[in-house]
Amino acid sequence: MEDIFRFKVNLGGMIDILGNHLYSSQDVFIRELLQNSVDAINKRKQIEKNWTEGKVCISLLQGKDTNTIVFEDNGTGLTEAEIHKFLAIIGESSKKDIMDGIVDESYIGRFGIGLLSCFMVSDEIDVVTRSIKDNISYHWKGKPDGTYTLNKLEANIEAGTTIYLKCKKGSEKYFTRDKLIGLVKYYGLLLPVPIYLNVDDKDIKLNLEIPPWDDMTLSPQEILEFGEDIFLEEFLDYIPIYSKTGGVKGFAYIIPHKVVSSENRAHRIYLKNMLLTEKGQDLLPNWAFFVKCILNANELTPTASRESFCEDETLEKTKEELGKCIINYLSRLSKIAPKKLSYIIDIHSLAIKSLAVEEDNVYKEFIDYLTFPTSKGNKTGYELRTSYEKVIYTYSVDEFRQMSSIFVAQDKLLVNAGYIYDKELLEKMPILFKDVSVELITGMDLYEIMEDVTFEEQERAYMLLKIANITLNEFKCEVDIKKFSPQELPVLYTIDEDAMIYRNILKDKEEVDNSFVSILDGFIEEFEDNSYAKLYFNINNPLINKLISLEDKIALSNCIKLIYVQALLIGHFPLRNNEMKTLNNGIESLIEWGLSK
Ligand SMILES: Nc1ncnc2c1ncn2[C@@H]1O[C@H](COP(=O)(O)OP(=O)(O)OP(=O)(O)O)[C@@H](O)[C@H]1O
Repeated sequence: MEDIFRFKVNLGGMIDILGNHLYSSQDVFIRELLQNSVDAINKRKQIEKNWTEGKVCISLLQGKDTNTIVFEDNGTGLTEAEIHKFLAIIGESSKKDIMDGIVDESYIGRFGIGLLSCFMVSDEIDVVTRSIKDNISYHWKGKPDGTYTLNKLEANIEAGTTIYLKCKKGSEKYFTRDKLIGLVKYYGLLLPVPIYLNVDDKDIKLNLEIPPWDDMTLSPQEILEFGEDIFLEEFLDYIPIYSKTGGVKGFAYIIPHKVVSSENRAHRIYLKNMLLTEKGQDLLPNWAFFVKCILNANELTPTASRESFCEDETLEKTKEELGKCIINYLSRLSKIAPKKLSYIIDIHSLAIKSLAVEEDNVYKEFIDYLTFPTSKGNKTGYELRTSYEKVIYTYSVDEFRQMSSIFVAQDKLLVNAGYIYDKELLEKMPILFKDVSVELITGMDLYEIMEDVTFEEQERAYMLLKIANITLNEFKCEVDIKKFSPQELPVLYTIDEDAMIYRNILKDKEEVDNSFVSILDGFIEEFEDNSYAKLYFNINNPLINKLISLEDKIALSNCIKLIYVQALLIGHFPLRNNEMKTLNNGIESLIEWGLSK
């Protein structure tokens, strides 16, 4: 017959796994103690139907050599048999049936390992307990080497459990009053049982007991302030959140500044009113990056570390329902407070655009409020879909810059869909709205619309070109003269990739602090020689013909500078300092000229 042996557990190894690999911080021993006390009190409530006296009292005993945390509850307590079974067998829990793995959902604990976390901060766990089922009190002492002692106590104590943790060397920081207050509030703020800390013989209550979403006495302002206290920042508004799946309730607070969509979310998530994580990312859809949530889930399954949820179908469905709460709130705002909605959308347009690309209903709700850059300034989706027969767009910012002057001259609208999500949003427009058509303009070669001038015309424009080349050299811009349509367009500004990089470096150099200037100088040298933009004069244009005939060279140079800056503005190029100065000087001289008339 084969010999049968039993597995043995090395408790030291288990504690190392818990402390260094499973839990992200030793802080969690407080969470585990709170959770056990609340579970024991809940269990007592289930047994003694009219009993409502449940409470947790914590105190810190300051000894000569070391401090001790005392954690007391008046829950069910443990009988001798339960002590041997639940305290001494790792993985055994009174909250689940180990044979069939069925977990009693009314409790927070389930794995039967939480108490071990106390060994991270203490070399022994002392438990004094008396069960509501009998009158005998016990003192259990567990050690990290896997041994324990159990003694019957003579004294007759109240039903419940008191745990004593003596500070282990290196864990002193947990055994101070402030740290204790901080941790109990952090994990237990919403627990439905009063939690007191005894300070100088007075009990101070550390938690709220009723979560704010269940507290009907709170005003909207108080709800907003609750979020602001938790996250230490101001918010624009809050959205009540509820999902049947997962049993989730809470608030989503609207962040009052732009956030990067890839930024990690930091939602504060509670499970059965016990803090699970303040870095929660898995309970809300990715697009909800413009809100910070504080939520409690009663029916989701935690991982063993109790720091996130198990990825399962319920979690997915919950996520969907929570996303819908946010959408519903925004669409209600569009009806009752459209100005407020525009303001929120303006700040978070990127988030909303990414959402609208994905979801048709979001698109329909919000497209009218989203804005798009165009050759005629920013236009809302509503203006685009209702005021133009055909919405013409480019999908690169550079092409838009090159082409917008042609559209401006013809008084036509060109949408710059070169920024993230705009192209997809425009392309979706005719799919979701009848009577709207959109047209993409790509690779339009500007040189194709230009014709060479005759030799005589070249001769006639000689002085204009000469003065323009000298004048615009400081802006790294060369000039030429061509014929092109529309004739209303006096000049066309074109810039190739190298010249654009060069221009951006010069612009950046004006904006960064000194330490980076030398780095940028290195790049400038690389591009300096060949990075000229080009300004084409249109000989068909009446203004250019007047300039050709202008004999006053100073006036001519000033006009050229202004035309150059205007071409940049029409192309939506950010102006460099010297260009801005040129614009200002030009406007001033025009005003002076006008006044002197
Ligand atoms: N304060 C307490 N009052 C009564 N019973 C307790 C108390 N603390 C612990 N126990 C008993 O000890 C068992 C083991 O506790 P432990 O914290 O290790 O695991 P758990 O709470 O069952 O699950 P989890 O690992 O998810 O926390 C509990 O199931 C419970 O039966």
